Amino acid sequence: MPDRRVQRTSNSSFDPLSIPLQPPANESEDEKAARLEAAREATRVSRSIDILLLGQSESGKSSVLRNFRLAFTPKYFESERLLWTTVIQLNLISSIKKILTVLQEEWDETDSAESKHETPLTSEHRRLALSLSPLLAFETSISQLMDGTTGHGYTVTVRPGGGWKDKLATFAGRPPSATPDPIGEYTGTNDPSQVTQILAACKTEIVTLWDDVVVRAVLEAHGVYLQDESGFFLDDTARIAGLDYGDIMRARIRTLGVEEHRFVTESGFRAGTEFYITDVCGSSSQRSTWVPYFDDVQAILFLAPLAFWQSLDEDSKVNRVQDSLELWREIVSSPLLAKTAFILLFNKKDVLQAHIDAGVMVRKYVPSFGDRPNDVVSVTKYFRDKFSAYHRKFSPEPRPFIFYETEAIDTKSTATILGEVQEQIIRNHLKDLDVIYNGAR
Ligand SMILES: Nc1nc2c(ncn2[C@@H]2O[C@H](COP(=O)(O)OP(=O)(O)OP(=O)(O)O)[C@@H](O)[C@H]2O)c(=O)[nH]1
Ligand SMILES: [Mg+2]
Repeated sequence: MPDRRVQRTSNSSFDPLSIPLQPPANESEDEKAARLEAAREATRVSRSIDILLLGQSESGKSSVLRNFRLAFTPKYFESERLLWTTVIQLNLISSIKKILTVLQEEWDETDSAESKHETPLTSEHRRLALSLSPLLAFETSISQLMDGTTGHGYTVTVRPGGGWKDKLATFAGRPPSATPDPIGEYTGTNDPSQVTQILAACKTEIVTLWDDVVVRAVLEAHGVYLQDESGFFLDDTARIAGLDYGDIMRARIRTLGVEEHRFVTESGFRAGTEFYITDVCGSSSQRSTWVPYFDDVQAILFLAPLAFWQSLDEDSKVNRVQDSLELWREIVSSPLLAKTAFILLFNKKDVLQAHIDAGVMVRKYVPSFGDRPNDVVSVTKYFRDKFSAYHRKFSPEPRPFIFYETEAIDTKSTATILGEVQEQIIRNHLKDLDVIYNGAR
């Protein structure tokens, strides 16, 4: 079977039902009846779609899901807007927390009796840091509310099951000391929350701190590059109260455990289609929890950003692309998934482009890349060939290799992928029934 190295545009008018069901020449009456029955069955199958999102942590799984929801259940998405505003505010506060922590480390180094370290920080920086410290209390209390802990490092984390949304919604408008109602309802009012108020009150200090060249130099000296991290909103402080959907796509909330989502498309792509989408936590330590979800899943969307310059958060010795490739090998070779359609997404193509444009050299991180041209096309081809080779070699049965370069934060980029998922599900289904006529590619 030939590789399908397609890169379709999001406005494709492709109809997945049309391809495999073209009548063959000289079709008999029986064959025609079987074909029409298969078409009805395929339509039914394609109306209920079961997708599993896989990939390492931060690959963009939850973002793809968020994007689907914006595109296909816009009313639901709108009802959650306030909630996402709070997540973004938390992301912003987490970045501030990180800066304050680095500044404190710098002062600790300087203040220790035997230290010869001289800091460029001044008493004005101390005053600024002090004035922002009340924000940290909010971060701690919201994190506690959402996952019952005091946070995981600097990343907002949620417990499995999606209950965090109710909790966070309950929090909006209440002081952090109030006892949270675990099954509180989302009121959806426009009342500015406590967090919004305190952020508005601290706006000038936040902007001053982040724009300060000395602070930036200290962060750099400590190896902290906040701009490159997920959930970076420090450049947006001034308009944090007026967020749009693009901002919501950039919000970062780490998934903990497995979340199952069911929704019926409200509009757009085949309204009325029922989706079951399972979103998992991508951290290495959590991957064994994926296996029970392999049963009966129709399609896997596997996300693999080509972040060749980065290592895993959980293990700084492991290159991110290498990790994705190994994970891909394990997943495609699973006998439990022999009949499942696979779609590989080289997500975060904007981030890859930005790094290549900035002159980051692939061969420095991946020596086998050698002297190939250091441009996006060559880099993508190089890694695509590797994923494709593993796919060919380790799949228990031959199946098409389908891959897309995606940008999950682009609010318009999902319809094509769902179209592809639907097509593959129908193909697999018809293959089982042995009635594909002219559709083989
Ligand atoms: N620039 C850019 N950012 C992206 C893209 N896709 C996702 N992100 C951001 O990357 C961060 C991580 O994305 P998530 O969707 O939370 O990643 P995940 O795979 O669900 O991660 P875990 O839940 O930890 O397994 C978020 O801040 C997203 O907004 C993309 O295509 N481009
Ligand atoms: Mg996630």
